[in-house]
Amino acid sequence: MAVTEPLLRLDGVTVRFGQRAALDAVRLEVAAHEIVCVLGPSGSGKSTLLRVVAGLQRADAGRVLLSGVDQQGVPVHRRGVGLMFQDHQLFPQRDVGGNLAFGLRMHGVGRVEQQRRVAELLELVGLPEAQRRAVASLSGGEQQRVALARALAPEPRLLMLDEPLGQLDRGLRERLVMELRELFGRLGTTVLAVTHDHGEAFALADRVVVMREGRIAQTGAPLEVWQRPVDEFVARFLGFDNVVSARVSGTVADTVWGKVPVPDGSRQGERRLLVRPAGVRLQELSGVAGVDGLRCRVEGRTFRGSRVAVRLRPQEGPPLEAEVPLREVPEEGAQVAVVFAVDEVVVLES
Ligand SMILES: Nc1ncnc2c1ncn2[C@@H]1O[C@H](COP(=O)(O)OP(=O)(O)OP(=O)(O)O)[C@@H](O)[C@H]1O
Repeated sequence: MAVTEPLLRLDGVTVRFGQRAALDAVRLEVAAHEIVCVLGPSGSGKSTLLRVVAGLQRADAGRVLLSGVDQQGVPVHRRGVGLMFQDHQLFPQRDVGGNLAFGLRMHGVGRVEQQRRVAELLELVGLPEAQRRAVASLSGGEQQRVALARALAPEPRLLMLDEPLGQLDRGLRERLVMELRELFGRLGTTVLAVTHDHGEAFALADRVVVMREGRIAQTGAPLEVWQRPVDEFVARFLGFDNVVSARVSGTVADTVWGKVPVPDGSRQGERRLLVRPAGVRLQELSGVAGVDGLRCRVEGRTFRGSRVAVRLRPQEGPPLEAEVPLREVPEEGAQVAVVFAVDEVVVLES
């Protein structure tokens, strides 16, 4: 039995605050060594999910199981979970080593062993020289690493991170996310993390969970969710706004933007349709009559590194965003014709 049992299982967990369900009959399994990132808009229940697993929040219904054991009545410190929250609450009056040793002492680790573990943990998070440094003298990123080392110190079977890199600047976050993934992989740590940042979730996770109003809207491998958002909510949450009503028949959809090709096997009938910006292809008009495609006016351009998000206004229907390589960017105000690439078209499920 122990072989097939996931490390964490939420079995219909509901948490209510007054009339409102912050979690609504949530079912979720996390396998040992898996890194799962929970995404969702503010108020969708992400933190409540972590809190109920940690034992900081009581469930009104359902069960939380760790390695198959119901955690009802098990206090926080006996669950074997590590927590790292955004305001990482290091003890400012202790030095780095003192911060790490504290948790170990609480777990009854002897003094010599504490020293060994502290050195090992600092090595692990890339701060081998930091043991005697005052917490206040560390940069934001260094403090984050110390907080991580502290959460890892008691060797939790499940590490839970709530916006672990929330306050750091983007460059540092991107670097740390890669380091974290590598570190967790090496240690075989099982991780349940909450983040606002899609990029962070997609870089860190083996699997993402998108929440909406206390329920799981979609779960899957990052690429799968990115490529095939199930519905308009998930699509828009991921930042895809080219969504339109369509009547799908065979491999063609009729929309206000004209006919759009859809992949073989797409759901048929009245649907919502997503065209990812990479699938909105601009054609040269160059004054020649007879160019096919949807006529649009270029309304705006946002530079994103080597690619540009071009905002287009068709004669009819909602605006469109196209993703265009730098050297193909049209002028603002230009007239262009748009065709759609089938690979980037998704017929949404609901
Ligand atoms: N202690 C509480 N008392 C009353 N309502 C609460 C409490 N904690 C959370 N809530 C409500 O439960 C819902 C879910 O909150 P939660 O903090 O889990 O969301 P979240 O997805 O983590 O949001 P954010 O991204 O803003 O941190 C929200 O509507 C919130 O207002």
